[in-house]
Amino acid sequence: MRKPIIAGNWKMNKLVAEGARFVVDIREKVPSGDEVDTVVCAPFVHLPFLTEAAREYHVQIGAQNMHYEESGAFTGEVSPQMLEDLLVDYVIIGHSERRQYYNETDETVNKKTLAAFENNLNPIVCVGETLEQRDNNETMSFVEGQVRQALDGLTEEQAKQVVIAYEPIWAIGTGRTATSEQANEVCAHIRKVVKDQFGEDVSEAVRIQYGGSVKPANIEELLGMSDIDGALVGGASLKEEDFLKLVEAGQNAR
Ligand SMILES: O=C[C@H](O)COP(=O)(O)O
Repeated sequence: MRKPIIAGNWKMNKLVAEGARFVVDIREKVPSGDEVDTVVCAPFVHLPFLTEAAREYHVQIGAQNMHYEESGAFTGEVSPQMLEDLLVDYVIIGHSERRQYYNETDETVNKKTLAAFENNLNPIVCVGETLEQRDNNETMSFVEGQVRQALDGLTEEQAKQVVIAYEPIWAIGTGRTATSEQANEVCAHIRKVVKDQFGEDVSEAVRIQYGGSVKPANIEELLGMSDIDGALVGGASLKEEDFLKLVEAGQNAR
């Protein structure tokens, strides 16, 4: 049985005091980590306070990106070592917004995924097709390529631990959710790709999230699907009440 994982991605939102208040308000209401993994992925400036505030509670803290090198002349970047030093738990890698606006490629996604494991960070690797690719029936082959390259070179143990977030680009922030069948179909395909790459033990263990306009009204149906183990949530993760409802749905999902 795979443990559900609900991750909020605040993107470039919230001032430090607002983020701090959010985590302090929700931390006692979040259920035990035995039932559901609850993750808040915040901008870098929030991380020192949030990792402190979440310690001793069941909220885990994630970053939204990182460099793959440990240190060096990379002005404006943050290294995996720096995140590990702050006791950050998760890091989102290859979000479509990074791929679209900041030249993230399958190659850098792979380097970052490997670097995450070298620095005790759990990667949440994002994949997903554009509307044009969907309309051209290229979804499965495109997503398969992204998954294969992202996970290339991982050990079986690492591949079991990776979280894959399937986020169709046309469903992000648009209010247009993929139907639960559409989402599950691609998540099931991703599991098949992982099976082909690493074997059945790994494919049965790996957790696959859906992301794209997830909200309290649609999460139960999505989590009810055979191959969807959680959600990566943007807009609806910004309000405490909604985020807690999503976490509750995760807790009840298995
Ligand atoms: O990382 C989260 C996704 O991009 C989904 O964003 P959204 O829930 O606002 O559609």
